[in-house]
Amino acid sequence: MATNIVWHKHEVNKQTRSDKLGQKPRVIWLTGLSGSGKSTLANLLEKKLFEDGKLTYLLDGDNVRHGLCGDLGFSDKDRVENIRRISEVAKLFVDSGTIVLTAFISPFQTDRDFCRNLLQEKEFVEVYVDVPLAVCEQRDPKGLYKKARNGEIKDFTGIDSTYEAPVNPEVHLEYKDESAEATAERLFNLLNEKGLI
Ligand SMILES: Nc1ncnc2c1ncn2[C@@H]1O[C@H](COP(=O)(O)OS(=O)(=O)O)[C@@H](OP(=O)(O)O)[C@H]1O
Ligand SMILES: Nc1ncnc2c1ncn2[C@@H]1O[C@H](COP(=O)(O)OP(=O)(O)O)[C@@H](O)[C@H]1O
Repeated sequence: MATNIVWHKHEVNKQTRSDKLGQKPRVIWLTGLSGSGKSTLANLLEKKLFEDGKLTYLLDGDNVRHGLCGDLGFSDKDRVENIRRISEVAKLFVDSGTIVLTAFISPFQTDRDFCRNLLQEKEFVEVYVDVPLAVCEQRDPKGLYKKARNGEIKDFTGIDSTYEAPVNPEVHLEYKDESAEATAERLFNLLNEKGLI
């Protein structure tokens, strides 16, 4: 723990940057099982926001685990640290005026709340990508469920590691048998209707 450190206030700050960009920075936090569609939907949503002239940044589980969180595995303790680091990074991006999208399983409510509590009111938008385990397992885009079922991977979310569904998310994106594009459109409309983007 560092001591004897002070916080510096800068004249160019979140407000001045947001004003310049003409947008309200925030974190759109997608949570759900592996294969629920977090990355696909975040990617489609980011494309739409970016095309609408917004400055965006997508933090994605697999990508972040190649760098910033490359030293972490999938024990509960490592997942907590993973989400803690990502939350702090997301906060810095919000401070830069950016609209951040995140695509992490983020299985624990307290960790999602940790990010919420780092930010100001309305800056954290929790989106529950609610897809039944059976559908995720059927999709199995990376073949990981198969490996988890035959014991090649331990601590796999939904199989032998806990997923806590959000208690009170801003958006509950319920499963429908439809294309990813249609679900992304539904998500965009829900966010819009609720004034969250
Ligand atoms: N044991 C285990 N459990 C869950 N997921 C696993 C595991 N091992 C590897 N993977 C791959 O890692 C991706 C999840 O990383 P996250 O950083 O999102 O996980 S977490 O939020 O820290 O729980 C996850 O990506 P998504 O499928 O995009 O969710 C998997 O591809
Ligand atoms: N309606 C849908 N929404 C999102 N993904 C879908 C949908 N229907 C099928 N898919 C497919 O499901 C898979 C979801 O994988 P991915 O986006 O990597 O999920 P996650 O990031 O949650 O692990 C992709 O192969 C995607 O094409």
